[in-house]
Amino acid sequence: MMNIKQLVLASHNAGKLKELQAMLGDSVQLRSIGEWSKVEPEETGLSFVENAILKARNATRISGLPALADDSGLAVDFLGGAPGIYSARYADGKGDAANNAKLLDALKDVPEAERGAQFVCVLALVRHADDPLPILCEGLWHGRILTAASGEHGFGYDPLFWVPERDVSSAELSPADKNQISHRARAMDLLRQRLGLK
Ligand SMILES: O=P(O)(O)OP(=O)(O)OP(=O)(O)OC[C@H]1O[C@@H](n2cnc3c(O)ncnc32)[C@H](O)[C@@H]1O
Ligand SMILES: [Mg+2]
Repeated sequence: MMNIKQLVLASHNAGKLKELQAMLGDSVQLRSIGEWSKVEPEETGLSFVENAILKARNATRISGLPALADDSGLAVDFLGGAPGIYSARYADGKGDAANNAKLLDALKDVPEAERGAQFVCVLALVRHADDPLPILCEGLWHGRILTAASGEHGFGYDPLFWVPERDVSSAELSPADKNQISHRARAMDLLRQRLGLK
């Protein structure tokens, strides 16, 4: 068990920061690595785990604080798990709207039963840059890809992700509701257990 009051979040994604801070509550303050550096490390790993560790090590090296990283993405069954670890770069770095448009196009004419997908989240926590034992927690969230975008909340692929538990898109969930049931919520639940925060 660790007593951590401050963590640097190894992410430049404001949506993740908001969600993760809400899940952690007041007991741990998350500070964005953006306070130290605008440079994003290249995500060269072949897995969510490798990329999460790589981002966390980079952030702790720069900040001197213990670091939490979130590597996440959307794995679509019909696409053999793509875009997966390449979710952020799916439309060659043109951003969320372009990613979503490309995904809709890739699934054009694919029937509902074959539109299954899961959001994946791996959280990695390292205490220092050479930490030989990063804490790793993962969460999955099963759903389906809609045929058109819907909803204004969340970020990224949320408007395209249909949530079976609620029969709405994940961008139609309130932030509080998404933070109870998402891939990130599941991973964070495990992390809080590991840190003795619950
Ligand atoms: O690497 P950092 O700086 O943390 O920020 P990023 O946005 O590049 O994050 P990833 O490399 O982990 O890529 C995650 C991709 O998956 C998407 N994604 C992850 N979690 C999501 C969620 O809860 N809702 C919608 N899209 C999500 C996100 O929009 C990105 O396209
Ligand atoms: Mg990234």
